[in-house]
Amino acid sequence: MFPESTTGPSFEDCSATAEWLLSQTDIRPLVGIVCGSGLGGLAEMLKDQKAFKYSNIPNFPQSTVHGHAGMLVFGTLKGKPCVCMQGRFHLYEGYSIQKVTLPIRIFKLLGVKTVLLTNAAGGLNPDYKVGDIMLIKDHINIPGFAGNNPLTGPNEERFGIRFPSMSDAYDKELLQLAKAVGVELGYGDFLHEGVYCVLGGPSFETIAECRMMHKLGADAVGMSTVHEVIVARHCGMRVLALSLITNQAVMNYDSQKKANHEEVLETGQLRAEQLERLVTSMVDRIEDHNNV
Ligand SMILES: O=P(O)(O)O[C@@H]1C[C@H](O)[C@@H](CO)O1
Ligand SMILES: Nc1nc2[nH]cnc2c(=O)[nH]1
Repeated sequence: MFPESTTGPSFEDCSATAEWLLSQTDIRPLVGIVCGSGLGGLAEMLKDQKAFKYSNIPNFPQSTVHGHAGMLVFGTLKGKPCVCMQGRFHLYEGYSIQKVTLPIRIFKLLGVKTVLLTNAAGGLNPDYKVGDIMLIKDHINIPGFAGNNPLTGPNEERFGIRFPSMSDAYDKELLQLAKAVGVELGYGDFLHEGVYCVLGGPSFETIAECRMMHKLGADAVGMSTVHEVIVARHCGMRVLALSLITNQAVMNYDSQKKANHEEVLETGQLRAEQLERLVTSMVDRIEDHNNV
């Protein structure tokens, strides 16, 4: 038997939530978007909006973090039906990892084929500057090393297999397309492809931890996204994820700098428009098919 804390919301709970949402709107989303800290403006880009407060959606958790509005917005982007989470859930808010990733399973049941995830992250790669965008090509799942994986517990075969691969987590075609679109938009000078490392938060990392993650091959560090990617891949949706480098991780004992959430939100505002353009152009150009 699995303990209650590792079972998470049931397939029936997820279906009930999806059915409730589908009964409230005619939009049948093919693309699901998750907005990172301070990046919720993306949701404003959707046309013909139908928006739901998280508190009004059955079985949905609540957003508790500044910069995460707590609205699920349906609408169209460049004519394509989309659903957008204006605010995500994090482990440090006290939710189980299964609850944190519940909306991704709802996306699947709504008919979403492709998930676009954004986050705010600290730059570990010394070549990265504040305001750069990193297309995520791979991840390091530190909570996962210690057994905190969203697929822990009985496997729900209706979503996916017991042991999904993660070597193909980040869709290569979408990555190529995002690079091409980024260059077309003139973002070449501040666009990278790199490895994202997730930690539990909410404390920012120590200097020794930043040095360790960089040595392990990580280019940026954050507190989200990876759990969502694992769940999205488990149920066969394609994934593109990108980090806005909102601050440089402190790597040097002589530095007076300290990571802080205000800087994260400020950088989000500075780059919001460019990020919105990149995501909108991607939505316009992606083809809708599964990639299991
Ligand atoms: O939701 P994301 O990953 O964008 O949020 C990051 C991680 C923390 O929640 C917060 C720290 O400032 O930003
Ligand atoms: N863990 C972590 N998350 C972030 N989110 C935005 N910046 C950072 C950072 O420096 N560290």
